Amino acid sequence: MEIGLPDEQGRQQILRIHTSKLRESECLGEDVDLAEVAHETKNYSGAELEGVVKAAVSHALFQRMDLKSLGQALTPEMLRNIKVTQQDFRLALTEVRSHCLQVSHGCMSGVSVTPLTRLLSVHGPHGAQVIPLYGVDREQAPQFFPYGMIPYGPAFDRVMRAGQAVIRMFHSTPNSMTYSLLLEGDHGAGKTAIAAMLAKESEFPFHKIITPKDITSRAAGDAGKVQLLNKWFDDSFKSKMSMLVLDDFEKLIELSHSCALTQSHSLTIAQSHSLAHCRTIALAHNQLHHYTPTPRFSNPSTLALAHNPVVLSLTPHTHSTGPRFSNPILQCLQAWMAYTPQAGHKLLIVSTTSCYEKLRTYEMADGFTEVIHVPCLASPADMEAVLKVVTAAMFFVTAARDCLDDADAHRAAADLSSCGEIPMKKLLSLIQRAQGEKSSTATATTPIPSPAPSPAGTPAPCRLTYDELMAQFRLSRDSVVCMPTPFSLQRDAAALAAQVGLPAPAATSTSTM
Ligand SMILES: Nc1ncnc2c1ncn2[C@@H]1O[C@H](COP(=O)(O)OP(=O)(O)OP(=O)(O)O)[C@@H](O)[C@H]1O
Repeated sequence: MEIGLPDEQGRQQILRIHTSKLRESECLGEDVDLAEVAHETKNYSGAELEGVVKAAVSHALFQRMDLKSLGQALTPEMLRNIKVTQQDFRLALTEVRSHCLQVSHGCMSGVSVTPLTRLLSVHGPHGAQVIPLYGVDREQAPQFFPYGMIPYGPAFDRVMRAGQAVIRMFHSTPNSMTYSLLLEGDHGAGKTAIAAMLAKESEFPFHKIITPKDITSRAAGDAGKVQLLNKWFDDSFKSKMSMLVLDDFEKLIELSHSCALTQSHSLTIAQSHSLAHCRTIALAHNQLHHYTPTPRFSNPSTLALAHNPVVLSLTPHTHSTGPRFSNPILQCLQAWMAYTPQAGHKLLIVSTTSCYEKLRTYEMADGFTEVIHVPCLASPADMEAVLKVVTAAMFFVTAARDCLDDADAHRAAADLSSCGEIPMKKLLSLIQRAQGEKSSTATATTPIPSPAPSPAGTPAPCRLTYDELMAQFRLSRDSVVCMPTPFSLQRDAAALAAQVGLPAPAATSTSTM
């Protein structure tokens, strides 16, 4: 029979038991609030709570003990001078992870000269944070939004509200359930950041963000990966309310779509058309940016079109071999999405994808309860909000000189939005690049001005300007090569050009923004 993790009241009782000796020997500070500690230790097991008490004691010893007495047995007099306070408990729960020891899971060292040295050997010189095996790693979610979350506008609010409504439902319903949300949108739109934000906000006793790298770095082969996923799902059900974020669903299931070119394509062109035709077409296009299937080549109207370089844009002649994916992993995830947990247990699965259409086509998205679209930044107001906040937050050390001023942010947002939607990631990288460029130029020419904020009202000496940001935008736009199937198009264009006696074509630059 499996004994579940203690609830808040149970944790308080366990803490009371483990602190009873301290209380009896008057070593427990009056400010110690075990109810608060119990509230902060969601999903801690009994052994882990014992570890928290020990870690708090070790903090108190370090803070208040004369280090000369290290190695000696603790006398009642020494103990009387040491009181474990609420601050020691807080430190035990929040200290940096690098000093973490999972006290309850076999890390107890055998060194035990005296009670004091044993404590020190267990908790290290700075004490230790006790991370519950089935609890929340509070540092994980914020890693996915390093500049903080920018609620840039109504589009963002709509997505967050939809997610928050599900979380509220979880808090209010007593029914057990598994609910799966799919956040879909373009690459870099901010899906993972939103999923991580929802996990952080949820206040669920257990949440975990699983990325494809987490799996590939820990398991090999379908069987190993399925086993790992099953373990994480099992862990999540140790808690009454849990959330698992499955980032990049299509990568988790290893989805790829392979297209094979028809083998004799370029030969067919050469054989069925005169060299003059090929040359005309090649010249008209300058670069053979798009692939031309044989049947349309032999059509006179296609040839006429060929003289207009703008119009001719034909589908690559490919032979699709269909989707490839890991069926065992997909089956595993779909089975968990359909799983009804034992009474009182609830699991929220939030997944992200930038390949929703493919998942839908192959009926891989059917298992999700709800799909929410995460849009790219589209309106000038949204972009302006991001430009203003990010330039300030990203470079907080030198905020005054690195921000775009309001007028520049407004102008840049208007111009960027007129070129179409931009994924959040792209806009952030533009700002970063512009800033990087500015810093390197400043370092090369003049010393960087003092980061001290300029007096209110006067323009900062070295602000990021509209021109600098837009220069990066143009650079990124012009250097992006849009090649739907890069290798095949490039190779075949080169092959055709060689056959018609032209130099190999250069790749075409096309805006993707
Ligand atoms: N609202 C936001 N506020 C601040 N930063 C954000 C916001 N949304 C996204 N970001 C940042 O933008 C970058 C890209 O976001 P994220 O990785 O979540 O995109 P994604 O849609 O999951 O991308 P992909 O499809 O490539 O996995 C990250 O650095 C993230 O921190």
